[in-house]
Amino acid sequence: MTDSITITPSSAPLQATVTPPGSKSITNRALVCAALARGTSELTGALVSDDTRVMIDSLNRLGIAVQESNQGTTLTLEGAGGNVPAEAAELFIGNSGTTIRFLTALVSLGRGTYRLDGVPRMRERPIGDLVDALVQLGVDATCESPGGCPPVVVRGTGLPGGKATVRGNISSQYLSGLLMSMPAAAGAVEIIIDGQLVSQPYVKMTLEVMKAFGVSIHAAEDLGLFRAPGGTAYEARQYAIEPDASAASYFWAAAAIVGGSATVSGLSTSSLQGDVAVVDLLEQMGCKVDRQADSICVTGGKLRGITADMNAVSDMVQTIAAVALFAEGPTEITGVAHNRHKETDRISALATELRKLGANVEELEDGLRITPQQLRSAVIETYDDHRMAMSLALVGLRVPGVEILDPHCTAKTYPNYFQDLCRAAGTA
Ligand SMILES: O=C(O)C1=C[C@@H](OP(=O)(O)O)[C@@H](O)[C@H](O)C1
Ligand SMILES: C=C(OP(=O)(O)O)C(=O)O
Repeated sequence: MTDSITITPSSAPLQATVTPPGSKSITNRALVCAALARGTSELTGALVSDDTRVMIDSLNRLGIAVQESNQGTTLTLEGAGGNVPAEAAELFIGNSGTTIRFLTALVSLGRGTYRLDGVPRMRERPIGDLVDALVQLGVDATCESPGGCPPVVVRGTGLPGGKATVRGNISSQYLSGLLMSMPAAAGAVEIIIDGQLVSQPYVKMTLEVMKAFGVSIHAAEDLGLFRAPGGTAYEARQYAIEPDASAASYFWAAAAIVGGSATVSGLSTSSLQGDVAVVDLLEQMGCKVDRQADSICVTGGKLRGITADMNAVSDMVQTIAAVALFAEGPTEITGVAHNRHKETDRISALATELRKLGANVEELEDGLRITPQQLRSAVIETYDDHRMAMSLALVGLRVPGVEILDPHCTAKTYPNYFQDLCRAAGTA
């Protein structure tokens, strides 16, 4: 692919039916649970992307071989029953938050020295709260970059167990990592959340995927406390992965922006993925939403600005921001200070790029206030952030001349995004 792509505006209302690739979050959880299981699991509908590649390569290096078939969408692996076969490993995890957080916890079950590192941006994404929690559970773990950032080194002698307090205001992935590995600890583990817990639907997803692999742990209803007895292995199984709801959001938003409708198959309101709630926000903005048992269709309507606390669905901020440019009245998004620690500082990056497109944007500490104005073409920086590229490309479906730089950054979760978007928009 070239270093930039100029989006062709859509000349007619959308009439798209799309099945996005498999969920990143479910693929990487299912891989971890299968890796810790006794027996052979087969995962179908898996995502093939940078974030799942680094998870698969790392599991291979840890001595848990993952076989790939059906162009990588079927993954077969024999779990190690809660052990880590390799006694030493250097893991390169790119810029995958799920992979580094889940595997830092997983390697603490091993007996050996494991080092986890990634791209320069990953060395700026904090993981100290997770490392602190592991230390409280008796693990020798350290961060090598200032501010509690990777590389992480774990010198494992098995995860002893005990009580740990973990902060949840930067990322829920620390807790998800602990939850998936703690059943295999030598002794009982109790985790207490200190303060606010962001991105809560992802923690519920973790508990559901664990349950699907045969492990139910005690979780307080307010997600403030978790307990597992230790010494438990997951059960291997066949497991079907849902399409990615965050990826689906771009097609629903395209219908909101261009008009017409986008149906996403394979998702429903009972999805494990909290991001399906983006359709509720689109509905508040004036779209019509048809929720079926195996699909959700969004039809565009006259758009109005909204006020939304998006703490639980923070990956959807860029999607809603793109739609907000076409609405009547301002849109205020709050509750997403944690978006400053993702692939880039997503609050500051969005403010910069939305202003280039003509919007009036006030940057808040924990969000943005977007006041739409006359839109204009712009060359959009993507900050090596797939969601900057995928969301702001949607603006180009209405505004001629929107050029997206470094479009291949979508490979993090959606390598064929631009082909699928052009097809859906009828501009292929
Ligand atoms: O657990 C997960 O699968 C994820 C949790 C969220 O991160 P935070 O918990 O850091 O907000 C989300 O942004 C990320 O894309 C995937
Ligand atoms: C924040 C994201 O990813 P991660 O934290 O898993 O790197 C994302 O996919 O938007």
